[in-house]
Amino acid sequence: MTTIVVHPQEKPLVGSVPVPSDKSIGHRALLFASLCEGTSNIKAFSYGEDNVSTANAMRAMGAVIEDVSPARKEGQPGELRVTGTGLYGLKAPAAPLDCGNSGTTMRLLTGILSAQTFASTLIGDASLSRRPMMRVVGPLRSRGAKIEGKPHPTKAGDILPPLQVGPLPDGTYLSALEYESPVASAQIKSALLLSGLFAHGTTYLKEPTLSRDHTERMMHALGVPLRAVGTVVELDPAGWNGVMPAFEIEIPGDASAAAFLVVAAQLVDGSRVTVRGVGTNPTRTGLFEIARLMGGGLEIVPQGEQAGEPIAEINAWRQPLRGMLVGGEVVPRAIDEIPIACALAARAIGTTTIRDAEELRVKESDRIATMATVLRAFGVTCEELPDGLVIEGRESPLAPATIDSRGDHRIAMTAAVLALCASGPTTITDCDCIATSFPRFVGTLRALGARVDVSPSS
Ligand SMILES: O=C(O)C1=C[C@@H](OP(=O)(O)O)[C@@H](O)[C@H](O)C1
Ligand SMILES: C=C(OP(=O)(O)O)C(=O)O
Repeated sequence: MTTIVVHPQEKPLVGSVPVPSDKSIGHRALLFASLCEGTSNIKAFSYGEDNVSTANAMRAMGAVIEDVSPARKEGQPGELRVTGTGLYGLKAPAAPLDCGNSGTTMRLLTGILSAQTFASTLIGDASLSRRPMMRVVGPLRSRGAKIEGKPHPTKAGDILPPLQVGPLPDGTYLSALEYESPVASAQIKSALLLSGLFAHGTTYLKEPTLSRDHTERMMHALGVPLRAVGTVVELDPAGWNGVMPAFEIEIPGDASAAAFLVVAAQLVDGSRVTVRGVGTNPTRTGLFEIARLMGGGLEIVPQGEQAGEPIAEINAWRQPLRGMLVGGEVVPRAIDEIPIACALAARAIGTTTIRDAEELRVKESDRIATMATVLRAFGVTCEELPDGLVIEGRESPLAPATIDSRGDHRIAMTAAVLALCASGPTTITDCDCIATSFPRFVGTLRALGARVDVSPSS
């Protein structure tokens, strides 16, 4: 297991760096390219492990996915050529599909697999095997899908992986679905929309506030008969020929990865960091808005569109931060960035209260409980709420800490950023997980001037 040691940052972080391509868009590019007719090209594929899990699953069902980049080096992005099976051409996988650590892979695949006339099994690592699946299984069952899982030990009625999906009897189809989701979740929305591609009848969905809309954008670009208005989306396949054409995509940079660098710049005096080519879809920019509202130095310079998504260069620098209330509709737009928002709060003047974030309890770790432990280890006073945290900002240097990431990439990277403000070296254990979303995280921090040691895996 890799351990990293982050040293106190005695000089400003300075530089202009790229980030890996967007993990959410990467999953969707792979899924859609695999279901398209013909050969698609996916440029700037990140090789983050979560995306690799999706690629392996689609390969196991007949998609041909090859890296065609000239002489790609380990850890570098690649260019993929994907020959799809067409919507109705997937074949039964010979073995369980391993989704690794990736909730998005498992939930989106469940949507696709629930409409197939072959049976499949979805498995995941220890963390994914603790994550609730009824949120997608319930509405999919109500449209006729057959899905079984392991009973949840504490949440009656919920189920955990492994999931046994299908088969749908030959000649039968998923039916129409009208579903109002109790949570703003792009995984639920996307799983149901993907199942809707195969259904006989309309898929009508509503969510409480808008979650990331990459699936809708990509479906729209591929000619899927979909209408999205605010928090309502409707897919009516009547009269559609079910053909999605092959496409070319260059995946924009991941705003969720950029968030760690933007916050690092906010925490270290004199810093000036530029992150290039970042996707700035408004359903993903919650953290940048929070940083700005806290007083942070931040500038988003639009650079047009890539793959139907806005992209920008982000400049970030340190300015005094003040505590604030974070809650409501911004939370789903910053859902994976709440841990790093806690790092901003830890260095802001006054109290920051985070509410409406109960979803964090069912991510790769219970991110509310884990962040409370991390903040306390750095000497930051905080209180855990059922749906968030109350954090007292601390101006004096943080206490050097020893942190167990609990196998959660967002926690490991948040701890590394907080460690820049500590009075001595901080040790973070169980850091292999960083590769699920940001394989070159340590190299990128070093490029900005941070001192980070990596001890080899044992
Ligand atoms: O659809 C997606 O790509 C994702 C949706 C979010 O999950 P929820 O839909 O569970 O909020 C997010 O936390 C995850 O990292 C990626
Ligand atoms: C929650 C995350 O991903 P997933 O749900 O796909 O595991 C994340 O990347 O922070």
